[in-house]
Amino acid sequence: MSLNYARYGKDNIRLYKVDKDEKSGIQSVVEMTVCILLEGDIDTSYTAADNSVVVATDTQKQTCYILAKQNPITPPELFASIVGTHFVETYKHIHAAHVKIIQHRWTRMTIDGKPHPHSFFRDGEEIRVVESVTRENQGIFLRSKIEKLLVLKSTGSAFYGFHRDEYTQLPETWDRILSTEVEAGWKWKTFSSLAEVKFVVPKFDEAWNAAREITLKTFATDSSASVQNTMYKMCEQILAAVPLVEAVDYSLPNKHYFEIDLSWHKGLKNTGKDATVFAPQSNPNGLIQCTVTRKGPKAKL
Ligand SMILES: O=c1[nH]c(=O)c2[nH]c(=O)[nH]c2[nH]1
Repeated sequence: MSLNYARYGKDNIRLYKVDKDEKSGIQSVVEMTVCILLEGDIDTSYTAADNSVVVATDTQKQTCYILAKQNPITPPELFASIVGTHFVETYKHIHAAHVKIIQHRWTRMTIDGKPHPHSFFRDGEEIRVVESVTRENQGIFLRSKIEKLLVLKSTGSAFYGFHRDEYTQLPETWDRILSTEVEAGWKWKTFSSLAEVKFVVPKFDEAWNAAREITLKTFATDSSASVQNTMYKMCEQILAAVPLVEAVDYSLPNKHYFEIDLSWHKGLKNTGKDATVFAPQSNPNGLIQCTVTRKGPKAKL
C-alpha cells in the first residue's frame, strides 16, 4: 500500500480585522474565512505515527492570526500569498501551501445621506474568493472568484433553434426570464514570488471590479441567445480588460421560472405575452460552464 494523497490544515478559520483611522474616526472592517492545507514530507505522520513532521493545525490557525496582525489582509490575493509563502519558507519539509480565502461583504451604511464611520451591513450573500497554491521553487498560483451573486432579468433573453428530436418537449421562446447565481473565476499568470505579487497589488481589486461590472453589464444589456453565448461574451471582455489573467471561467445555473396556465379559472390569461405570474423552480436547474483562454502557444498545450 502507499499513501496517495496527503494534505492537512485548518478549515473555516474566521478572521476579522478593523482599521481605525484615529484622525478622522473612520473605521474600516474586513471579515473572511480561511482554509489552509499543507503538503510536504508528512507521510510518516500518517504511516508511522510520526508527529514530529506535523505543524499542528492549531499552529496554522495562530499563524493566520499573527500574520493578519502584522500584514494587510486585503486584497485577499495578497494575504493568501503571504500566508502560503510563510509556511513554505518557514518549514523546510513543507513544499506547498493551499490557502483559500472567502471574503464576506460588510458594506458601509449611509445614514442621513452620509457614509457612517463605523456601521456596516451585509448587502447580499455574494462572496469574493481566492484559491492560492504556493509551491516551493515553482511560485504562487492564484485564482480569484466571484460566487453567490444572484441576478435576474425579466426580459431580454431568448432560447430557440436548439436541437429537436423525439425526446424534446421544451418549446422555443423569444422572451423568457433569465436568472442565475454567478460563479466566475479568473486564473492569474504564475507569480514567481511574494515580491512579484506585491508589485501588482492594485491589479487584484481592479480585476475584481472589472469582472463584476462586466458580468452585471453584459447580463443586463446582452440580448441573450442562451446562457452559453452570454457567458462567453463575459469571458472575452474580462480577458481583454485584465492582461495578467490567463483564463476566465464561469459556472452558471439556469434557475428556471415556469409559466402557469390559469385558463381553467374563468379563462384567466397567463401564458405567452400575458404571463405575469410565474412559478420559480428550485430544481432541477440547468448548469452551464465554460473556460476561455487566450489564443497562442499556451492554449495549444
Ligand atoms: O440558455 C440555455 N441553454 C441551454 O442549454 C438550455 N437548455 C434548456 O432547456 N434551456 C436552456 N437555456
